Amino acid sequence: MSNSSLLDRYAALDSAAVSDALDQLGLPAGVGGIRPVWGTTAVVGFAVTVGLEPRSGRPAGAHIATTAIETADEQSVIVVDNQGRTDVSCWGGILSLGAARRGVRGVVADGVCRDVAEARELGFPVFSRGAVPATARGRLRQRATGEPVEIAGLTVEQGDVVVADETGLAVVPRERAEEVAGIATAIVARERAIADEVRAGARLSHAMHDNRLAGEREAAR
Ligand SMILES: O=C([O-])CC(=O)C(=O)O
Ligand SMILES: [Mg+2]
Repeated sequence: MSNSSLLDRYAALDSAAVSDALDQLGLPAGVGGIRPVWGTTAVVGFAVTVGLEPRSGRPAGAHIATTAIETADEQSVIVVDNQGRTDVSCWGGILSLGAARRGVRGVVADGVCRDVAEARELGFPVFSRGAVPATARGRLRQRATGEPVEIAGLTVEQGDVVVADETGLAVVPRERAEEVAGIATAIVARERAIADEVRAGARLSHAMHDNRLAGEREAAR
C-alpha cells in the first residue's frame, strides 16, 4: 500500500478505533490529555520527531523544531516531546507558519504552545496540553530530531503513524500500520452496525453486549 493510500485509510478512522485495534494486537493503547488548541478536529500523518530539553545554560542552537520542519512534507505530523511541561511553550505561530508553508499536516506536542490565534488564522492543527505565553527561547534546547521520543508515555519513532483527534492520540508503529488499519476499519464497520440497530430501536444492552463490542477478534478488512 502506498503511503498516501495508507494515510487516506487512517483519515477514515479515529483515535478510539485505532486504540481498540492496537489493544487487539497487544500494542500500547491510545492516550488522552493532548487536545486540539483551537477548532481543529483531527490529524493523521507520519511522525517527524523533535526531542527537547531544558537549555540549562548551554549554547542556543537553531530555534527548536526549525530543522525538523525543514525535513517534513505534506504527509508529516511534527511530534514534539517537551516531557509534558506546561510552564514553557514548545511551539509558536512562526513555527506554525513555517510548517504550514511546507504542507505539514499538524503538530502534536507533549507540552504547551503559544500564539494560538496565529495557528487558527493559518488553519494549522496544533494538539498540545494547552497554551502559555512564556517562550522557549533561552529556556529549551533541541536534544534531537528524527530520534525516538516519548509522548504521554508512548514511544514515537520517526515515520510512525500518528492519529490525533478530540478524544486523544494513538501511535502506530510504521511496520504494523497496514495491519492496524485493517483491524480498525473492521471495528468501525461493526460499531456502525451496532449504532444502526440502536437507531432502529434494539435494546442497548443486547446490541452493545461486550462480547460483541470488544470481546471478539476482528478479521481485518
Ligand atoms: O519564540 C518562540 O517561542 C516561538 C514562537 O513564538 C513562534 O514560533 O512564533
Ligand atoms: Mg511567536
